[in-house]
Amino acid sequence: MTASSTWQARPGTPLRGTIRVPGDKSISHRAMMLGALADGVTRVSGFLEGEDTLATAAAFRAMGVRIEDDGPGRKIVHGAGIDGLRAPAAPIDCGNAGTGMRLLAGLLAGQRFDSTLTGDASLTRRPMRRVTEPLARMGARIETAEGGRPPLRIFGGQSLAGVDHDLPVASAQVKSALLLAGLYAQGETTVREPHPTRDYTERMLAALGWPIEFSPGFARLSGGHRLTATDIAVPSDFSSAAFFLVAASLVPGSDLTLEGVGMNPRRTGLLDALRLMGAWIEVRNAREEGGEPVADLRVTHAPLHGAIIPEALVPDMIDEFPVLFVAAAAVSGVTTVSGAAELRVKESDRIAVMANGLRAMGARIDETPDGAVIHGGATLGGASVDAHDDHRIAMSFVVAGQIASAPVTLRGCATVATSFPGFFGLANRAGMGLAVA
Ligand SMILES: O=C(O)C1=C[C@@H](OP(=O)(O)O)[C@@H](O)[C@H](O)C1
Ligand SMILES: C=C(OP(=O)(O)O)C(=O)O
Repeated sequence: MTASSTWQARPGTPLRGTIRVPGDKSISHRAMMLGALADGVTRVSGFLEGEDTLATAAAFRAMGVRIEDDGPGRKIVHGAGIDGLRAPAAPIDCGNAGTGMRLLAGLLAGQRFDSTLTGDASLTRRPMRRVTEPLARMGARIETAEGGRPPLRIFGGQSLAGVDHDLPVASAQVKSALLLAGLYAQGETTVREPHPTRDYTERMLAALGWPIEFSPGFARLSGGHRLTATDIAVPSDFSSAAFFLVAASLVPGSDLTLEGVGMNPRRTGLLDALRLMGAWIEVRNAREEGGEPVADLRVTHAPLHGAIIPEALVPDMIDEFPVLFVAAAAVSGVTTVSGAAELRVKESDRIAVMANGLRAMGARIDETPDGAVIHGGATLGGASVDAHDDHRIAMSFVVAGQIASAPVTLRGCATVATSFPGFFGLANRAGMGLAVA
């Protein structure tokens, strides 16, 4: 039973056995979007049935796309073709999903009809100028609320022109929004990034037959082509696996295997960071599935220590910092995180919220504008912590509870279902101590 949004985490048993976490959120959003724009029928397997990606599916249903549910994680998307979307009758609610809203902003900027994108309280606080400004340079017309925040009112019928964009921040969401607008633009759209980010949009466009050139930190395409439906197998989400990798590393006696985890190098920075801290994680049975690298990860308890996290790893582990903070607070030595100011504009200010919660448990952390210095080694005690309706914060404190000397009471856990439905049950089955408070 997970209906209550207040949870209590406390030490369970060592984490053991073999588990599989749900499908990748980033790939699921894109599979729905590109499947909807393709000619033909796209069968998606491993689709994340989380609130974020189901909101994206609902958006396309509202624009006339037929999407069949074909069992858990299986969707049959009857593509409407690149120009086949219909005006939605009401504003599109992206829920909690920054990815959904930003990618849709690019895609909808190129339609003939007007649309409005809204979201929940957390999404409504997040910055959207990072997409609306470069889209305006392509000729898009988008109105925002005060301070560049959602809702976004997108005026259709504009003629877009390809532009060469140099992104000021490394963001796969911004890159993807511009590439999706580029599908509808005259001429070439080029995106250059200050540091390479996840390339799922590029890979999937190529897989569906859209001519595109891309390499780490660079992507270029031109408008005027068509997408051809193809089946898409979504691997397990590395970001969901991350909570188990850290928990099993920290809890003595653990020996856990995570099956079929997506290993795109733009996602696995936490593996490098944990290894720098002394973790024992074995990559087994490395293979390719649906055009993505996939592997089974075996993690055993290890004596971790602090480390300086290289800034070059930041985009490759951007969503894993909350749980990395937990590892850093629990082990000996100092861990330094820098170059991660983006964490302040996620579902919550993840630097401040993690620092406050871990301090309440007895950790010593100095916040910096773009990271933190975490002095490990303190005994973590029980505390009452607010997850600020941020799924990654909630799951990170569940991990912290596994090594705390008294229970951690966590408010605001309902949003865990945005990225990891079934976390509560799977965490319990793997050995974590987690109950409804
Ligand atoms: O493109 C994506 O699917 C995502 C990109 C990242 O955001 P930014 O592009 O804002 O870094 C990440 O934090 C988010 O969870 C998913
Ligand atoms: C930042 C995240 O997602 P989004 O930006 O899509 O809300 C996340 O899942 O941690």
